[in-house]
Amino acid sequence: MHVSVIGSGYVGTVVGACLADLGHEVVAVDIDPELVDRLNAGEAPIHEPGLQERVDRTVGADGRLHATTDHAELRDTDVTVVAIQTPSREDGSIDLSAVEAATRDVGEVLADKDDYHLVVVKSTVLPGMVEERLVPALEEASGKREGVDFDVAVNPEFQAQGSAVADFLNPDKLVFGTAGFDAQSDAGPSRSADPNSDAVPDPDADAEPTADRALARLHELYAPVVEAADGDVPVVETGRREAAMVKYANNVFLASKISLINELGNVCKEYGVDSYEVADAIGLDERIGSEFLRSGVGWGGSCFPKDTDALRAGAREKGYEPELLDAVVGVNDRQPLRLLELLDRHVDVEDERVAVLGLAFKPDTDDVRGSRAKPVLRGLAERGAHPVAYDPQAAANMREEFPEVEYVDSAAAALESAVGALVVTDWPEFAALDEEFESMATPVVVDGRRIIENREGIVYEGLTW
Ligand SMILES: NC(=O)C1=CN([C@@H]2O[C@H](COP(=O)(O)OP(=O)(O)OC[C@H]3O[C@@H](n4cnc5c(N)ncnc54)[C@H](O)[C@@H]3O)[C@@H](O)[C@H]2O)C=CC1
Ligand SMILES: O=C(O)[C@H]1O[C@H](OP(=O)(O)OP(=O)(O)OC[C@H]2O[C@@H](n3ccc(=O)[nH]c3=O)[C@H](O)[C@@H]2O)[C@H](O)[C@@H](O)[C@@H]1O
Repeated sequence: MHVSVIGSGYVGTVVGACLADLGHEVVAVDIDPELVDRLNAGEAPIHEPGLQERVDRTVGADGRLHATTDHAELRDTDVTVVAIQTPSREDGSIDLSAVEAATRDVGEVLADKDDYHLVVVKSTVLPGMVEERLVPALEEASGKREGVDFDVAVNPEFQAQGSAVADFLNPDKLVFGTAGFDAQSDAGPSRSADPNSDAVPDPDADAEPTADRALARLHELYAPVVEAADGDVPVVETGRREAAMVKYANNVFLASKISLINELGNVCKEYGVDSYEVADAIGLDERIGSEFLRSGVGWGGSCFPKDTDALRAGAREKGYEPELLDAVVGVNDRQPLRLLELLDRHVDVEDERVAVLGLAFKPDTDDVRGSRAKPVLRGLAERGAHPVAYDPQAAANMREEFPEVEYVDSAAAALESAVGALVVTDWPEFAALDEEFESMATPVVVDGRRIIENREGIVYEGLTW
């Protein structure tokens, strides 16, 4: 199958390289010429385990993946996967401008395409936005009609940074939102399809435009993923609005789960209870599950904050006050402040060095978007402290936003002469810290991630235990 992926960022690059590696012919389209050059030179533009080897196998003279800045190349493909950014506006609402512009670019090319095309929206967008904003943009730019000349499906992505390739290749589920189910969604629930079922029609066999045509092509697109996973992937076939909401519900549910365990952890701390023992025990209840129960300084990243904000803003626009979601964000905003308050209980940090261990929003990435280190650094600045920060990968990115902070090359250097240490990211190397604490002026360690072992010689405070 010939596939175009528009947008070669975190999601698009992984999708393109994996699909090419599994046998599709893929063209990656991006407006960033430097990114395109790097990909064509065989360099994965982002760091994800397993990505570079897939780029190595697929980019090159006879390779199945190449990149371009020329949108016209998507004309020779059967499917276009849209993986364009959908960031937050100042007020938290979703900024659709980039993805709308990109769908217009797709539409202009479709104007000259004779045969059927499927546009697959992988970007995270709120329910209704595909039908109300993206389809009109495509129709206007192409002069063609959705449901006749092309179809638009919603197919959210659930990959996490650091495990994006593995997540794409072994998904918990595939969600296919198509127009055919839009009409049916009032009539009944969506169905979970057998991915190997013969019941799905051949998209090219049917001259009449039917919604099943989009579904058939989605199945064809993902057939090698399903096959590589031994057929063991649940496929949810549903309406486009439902598919869009599944993505938000998934992320907001996980963010809420962390905020709930953080709230419980804060209460545990008041009682002198070890919240990690409690979390381990409640996680044994299958209805709760053991994942995402690590309490501490809170959730960050490129998507939990923006998707939670977009859903809250969207709900308000519809006239619904999302009180619980507001509280979920409220708890998350409070955790870094509690980390600082715990430090205040032990030392006055004004004019003193304070070590900040970890700047990335989670380990194994250099990404600082939504990182809890940011409110921590701001809190230290308010207190007139001198933060000395260390992160194995993310210092350069944090420096762009916080140039006044002193960045050092090791945890040991950060701890030297510090009156306190704040642990923000659970980098595994922090677990091995030991005699490095001896060089601190006062060895107060406030751990926001349960990564440091409490030991003799340090004053140890766990944030939620
Ligand atoms: N980052 C992640 O781990 C995940 C992201 N998502 C969602 O996927 C979508 C994409 O996210 P990311 O990959 O992180 O974004 P990103 O910002 O890393 O990549 C977007 C890419 O699109 C390119 N682009 C912008 N306009 C273009 C146009 N008109 N034509 C061609 N290329 C264009 C940009 O140059 C950029 O390389 C978002 O909606 C996000 O919420 C979903 C799951 C995981
Ligand atoms: O939409 C997205 O972009 C992605 O968002 C998250 O992935 P990601 O942000 O890469 O990272 P996570 O591993 O989910 O961690 C998010 C944040 O939660 C924090 N976290 C996670 C788990 C936990 O138990 N406690 C906790 O505080 C992490 O430290 C991190 O700051 C989701 O896990 C992905 O399924 C989703 O596709």
